[in-house]
Amino acid sequence: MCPHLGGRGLARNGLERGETSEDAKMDKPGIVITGASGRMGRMLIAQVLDSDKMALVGALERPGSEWVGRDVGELVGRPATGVLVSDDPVATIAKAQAVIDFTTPEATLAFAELAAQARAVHVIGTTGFDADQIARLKPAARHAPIIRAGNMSLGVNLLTALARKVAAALDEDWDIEVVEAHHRHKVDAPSGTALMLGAAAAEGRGETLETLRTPAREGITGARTRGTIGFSAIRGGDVVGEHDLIFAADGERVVLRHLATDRRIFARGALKAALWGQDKGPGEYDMMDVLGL
Ligand SMILES: NC(=O)C1=CN([C@@H]2O[C@H](COP(=O)(O)OP(=O)(O)OC[C@H]3O[C@@H](n4cnc5c(N)ncnc54)[C@H](O)[C@@H]3O)[C@@H](O)[C@H]2O)C=CC1
Ligand SMILES: O=C(O)C1=N[C@H](C(=O)O)C[C@H](O)C1
Repeated sequence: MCPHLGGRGLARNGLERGETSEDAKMDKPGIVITGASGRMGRMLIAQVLDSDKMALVGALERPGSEWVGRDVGELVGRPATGVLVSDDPVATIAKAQAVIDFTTPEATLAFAELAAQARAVHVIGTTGFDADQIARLKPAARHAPIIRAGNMSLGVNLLTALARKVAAALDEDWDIEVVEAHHRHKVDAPSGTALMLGAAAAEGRGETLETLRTPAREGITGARTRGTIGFSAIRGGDVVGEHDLIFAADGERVVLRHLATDRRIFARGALKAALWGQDKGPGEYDMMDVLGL
């Protein structure tokens, strides 16, 4: 099936009086936001509403959410838009040219199937997937583009490119550790970003993270195994996201650091990915592809 047809049409923000969503699809790519009332969902809705390059055509929440049936404008402290939060992913995603999804791994797997059926670009910000769940995204990517990244910000993706280079330049006398901090509500660890940085460092050494990753430490762990990559996670307060990739040798340390202070950076990246994906064929992509890094 041709990826350039199907769901990839055009739409406009909100509906004009007497206009159907089909009429509105003439101008800009139509975006569906999942996890609409979440921390990221609200950021994304606000940015799509503010964009003149895309139109919000749907918003999804889990069944039972108090937000189902309410206007998305209310979610972001704005006037009514005509777009209501829905708990019907089948009908909502059928209208999309792109689905921007920051929810949970199981919800994302279900959305991936529907986005593939609609031939819509699926931008996945969700983290916390296990290897089996990542493998289960593959069938959907045969029908439409999936753009997935543990961190959608420009800064972290630049740092990831740098991590690969630094790891390639430093030998195993330099121990690699990733330390990350996030707000008290975060449910997965290590963070998606920590895993991105760890994977890039492993690649720089010509290995995979699966091979080099050391299990979380607790109790009498024994001394560090040379060449491994370790992860530590801090959870507390309202920390948006902080990551240190540490290269530690005898007598010196190199620390690559990213500090996020505003979730808008992630939403900005996700919108960019949704637009970038519009003329791409089926397959799995990441933010490094979007940013050309
Ligand atoms: N890749 C990136 O740049 C970033 C990724 N994230 C990731 O995004 C995810 C969400 O983060 P937050 O917004 O902070 O979490 P959150 O808990 O505030 O929001 C998640 C939302 O998804 C909704 N949801 C759950 N199941 C659903 C379903 N079946 N259908 C529709 N909605 C459903 C929840 O009700 C909730 O409103 C996490 O995995 C987080 O790690 C967060 C920030 C940046
Ligand atoms: O859950 C979050 O908040 C964040 N999650 C992503 C991750 O797991 O790395 C990105 C960012 O750090 C915020």
